[in-house]
Amino acid sequence: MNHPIRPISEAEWPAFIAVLEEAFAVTFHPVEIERFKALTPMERTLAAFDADLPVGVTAIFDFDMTIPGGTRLPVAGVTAVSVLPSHRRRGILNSLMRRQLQDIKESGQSIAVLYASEAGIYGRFGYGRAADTVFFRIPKHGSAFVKNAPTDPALRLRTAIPAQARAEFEQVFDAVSGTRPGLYTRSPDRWGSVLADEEFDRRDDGRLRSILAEDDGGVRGYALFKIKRGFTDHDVPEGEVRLIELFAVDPAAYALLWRHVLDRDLCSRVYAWNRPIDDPIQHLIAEPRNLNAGTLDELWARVVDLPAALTARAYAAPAELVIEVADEPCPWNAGRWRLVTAKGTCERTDDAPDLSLPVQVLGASYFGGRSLMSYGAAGLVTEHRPGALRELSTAMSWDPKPWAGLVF
Ligand SMILES: CC(=O)SCCNC(=O)CCNC(=O)[C@H](O)C(C)(C)COP(=O)(O)OP(=O)(O)OC[C@H]1O[C@@H](n2cnc3c(N)ncnc32)[C@H](O)[C@@H]1OP(=O)(O)O
Repeated sequence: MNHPIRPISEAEWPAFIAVLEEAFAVTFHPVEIERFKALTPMERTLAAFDADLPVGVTAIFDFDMTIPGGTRLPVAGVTAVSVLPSHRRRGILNSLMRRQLQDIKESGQSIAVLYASEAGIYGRFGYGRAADTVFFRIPKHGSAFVKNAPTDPALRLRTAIPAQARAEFEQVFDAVSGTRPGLYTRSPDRWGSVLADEEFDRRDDGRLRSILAEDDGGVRGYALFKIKRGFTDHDVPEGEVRLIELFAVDPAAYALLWRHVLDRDLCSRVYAWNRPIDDPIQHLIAEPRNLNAGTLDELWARVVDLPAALTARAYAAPAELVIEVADEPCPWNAGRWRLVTAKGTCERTDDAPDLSLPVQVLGASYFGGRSLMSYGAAGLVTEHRPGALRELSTAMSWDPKPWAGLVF
């Protein structure tokens, strides 16, 4: 059955939301729907129609996302992918994804990123697992820092109502967001959504709270968190600090903010559910097993315009080689490309390849967080010239590791 695809009109927004609510089995609060609308350019939506009814939808958030080297690249943040349960497994997602990749290419964005509801969905459309998120469950009793953890007597803490400290959060976030691939420029609407604290946002974790680290010169970091209150049968406090985000411009402010959330009165642990894989807290906790860490995939990335993407980022070491790329959904990327990082060029060639790889692997390693050598060991990259795999793997690696810190 044919399901024509086009962007929705504003009048079709309720029908668009209805597909999401059904597919995700959620009921949004009207304020949430308005917030989402403010973040979603109508012309960046797509819906597949059954007669007049949207039965499959998706949208794009436009992000300026930091890539290796610090450039903030305009990327397409794919979101709201939903197909009505009555219409699932008839190829509607497939049609939406292919059309969306065309649109992204035409809009001039060379990279698409997304946060997957299920990790098995997007590989077939050329996305690769590009970044990880780590969760920590740190008990207060096991959270002592190493003896040489940084301190600065000039620093002090200040409790603030989050909405009232927004300008200071923005100052810190703007200072750090260019330093880690995956972080992005936050629009005013995105800040509104991060700091959302209506009654229905509080659910059972209480209201949004914040603490700032500052000195006489101004703010140097902040933490946003909630506190899930709790007591044992014997009235021993066992509240949980649920850390939402913690950013600091220097190590001493970072350590002080962590110390604060770990020591919070009436709490027995911190649950930090969304942290970067190389989070420095791992080196500050003297008994690192108490981090109780676990990892999940975070950003998935898709190279949409290969030469534009590969020449936009910086490389950790020089590389000069011909890569042969397989890319069925985006045939304009398929074939052989000569990448010369020293010249910043990536051009089509008929020369023999040094490496053959699928586009998913390029997406996975684009932000510098995934080892090409490891894909080689898995048999998913083929090396034709000895040394070529290590050369490109080293060049594409990056520190710090990628992380967006955002579920979108
Ligand atoms: C970035 C984001 O927004 S993530 C959110 C994704 N959405 C959800 O999880 C909401 C609930 N799920 C849904 O709405 C739908 O089931 C979707 C969107 C995941 C799939 O839509 P459908 O129209 O059923 O998918 P479609 O029929 O086009 O399938 C295309 C391919 O994806 C595969 N596929 C579909 N859903 C899944 C899944 N959940 N896991 C793994 N593979 C899947 C199909 O088997 C098919 O594979 P093939 O190409 O090898 O034959």
